[in-house]
Amino acid sequence: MGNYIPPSSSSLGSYAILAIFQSHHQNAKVDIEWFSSRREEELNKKITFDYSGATPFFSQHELDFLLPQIKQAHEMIHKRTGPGSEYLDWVEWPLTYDREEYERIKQISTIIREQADVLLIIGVGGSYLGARAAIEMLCPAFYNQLPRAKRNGPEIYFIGHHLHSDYIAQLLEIMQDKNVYVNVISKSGTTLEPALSFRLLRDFLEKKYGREGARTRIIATTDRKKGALKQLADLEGYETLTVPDGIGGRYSVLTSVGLLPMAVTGIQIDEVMRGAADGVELYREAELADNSAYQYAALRQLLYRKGKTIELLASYTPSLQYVAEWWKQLFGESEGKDGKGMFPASIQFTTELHSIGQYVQEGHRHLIETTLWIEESAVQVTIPSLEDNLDNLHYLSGTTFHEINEKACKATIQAHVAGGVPNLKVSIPEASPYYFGQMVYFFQKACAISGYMLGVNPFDQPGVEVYKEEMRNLLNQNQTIITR
Ligand SMILES: O=P(O)(O)OC[C@H]1O[C@](O)(CO)[C@@H](O)[C@@H]1O
Repeated sequence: MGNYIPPSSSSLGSYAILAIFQSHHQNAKVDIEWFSSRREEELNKKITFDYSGATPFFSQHELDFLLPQIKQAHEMIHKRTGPGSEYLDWVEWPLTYDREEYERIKQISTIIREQADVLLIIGVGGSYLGARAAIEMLCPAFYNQLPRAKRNGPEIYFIGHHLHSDYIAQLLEIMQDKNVYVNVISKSGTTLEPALSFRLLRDFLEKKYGREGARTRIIATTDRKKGALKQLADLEGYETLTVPDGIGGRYSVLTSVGLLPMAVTGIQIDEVMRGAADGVELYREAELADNSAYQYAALRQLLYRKGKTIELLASYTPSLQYVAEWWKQLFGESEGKDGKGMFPASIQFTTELHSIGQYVQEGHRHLIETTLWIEESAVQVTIPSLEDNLDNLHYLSGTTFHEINEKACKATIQAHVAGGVPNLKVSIPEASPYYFGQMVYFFQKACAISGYMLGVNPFDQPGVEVYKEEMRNLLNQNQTIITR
């Protein structure tokens, strides 16, 4: 698979590695040629945005009217003049990230890959969705079930993103005989779900390995200076990684928050960052015509203003399920405020064409569909030719599943557009770390532009505090009852 490097194979993942190949391999010239043609291909084959499925729903002059707003949103980001501008460090981050910390991520991930049977990732929202999105998109589908020799790292499990006791108990149960490492990720250090899970896991690790053994198996990714987790980590002497001050949780996937878990599974983080760095340049242009991320932002805003209040992110591969979850948080927390914002939802095709597809085709017309399509599949599975034709499917013999999926995507877009659902299509050339990085940046930039065009602060989430406050009140009442 292009994205996932099995333990025994080598790959030209970065310029640095290329240099090593140049000096050590007789056939370096071939490698250089391979790399430059790969680079050329990448620069030609970028993520594409196609809005032909939306053009029946608006006139050109409506888009033209938005041009000044797009320019203004662009300046608010690049000159840092908009609300929430203290959280704009993600804009240049793929170029400016802390190299020292990045090297530590690689060192820590190497230790975990060598020592651990299992890495538990504790976090919620932006503190786990990006890592999970990358792992599900880029690692083999049944990663945890693969024999160790075929995996490039330990098994990975997520915890701290809900409060369901059966899941927690059953996860601890399968940890009993394994060598367990924990990466606890929380920017604030006070979010209840991950904090409670970490309390449980600390207890589990200390009982299993003693306090010292537990200490060497915990990596805390948190604020540089403040918060309960930071204090605890300093006190116990845990290895710590940083969530940068100027980057909010839902924009943090390209920091240690996402990169350590990715690196532990063998995903080439150099490639992720290279893709994101290309994204910075590709989506830096102020002109709408030259910037597909801005086109996506502008089109969603235009359609929202015409009554399309729900956006469905539709994918045709199960491995994008958590990309959709990450995207939902990105757009939902950024735009859903002040009584405004499109509701971001996700839909899994072709599966849901046989359930909720009915609604999309003929239900209330407040939907837009954004198709997230991966152009190449890593493995080809061909429909076999059988002697009998009892299923009447002989006409498809020799066709690949990917080819049929492509037809399904095309047919669905045509049907839904005809049914009154505007379609926007984001195509990713392949499911590789490079394009994962570029895709993350595409959506982050589009989200910030779209949020400013909507007239909200895309970098705060005051609404989330309301639930937290109610929860604190209830738990404190509970404490009073218990202590009485
Ligand atoms: O990293 P933290 O501070 O635990 O926050 C996790 C998530 O919780 C939220 O604050 C919402 O509760 C998100 O914005 C954030 O991504």
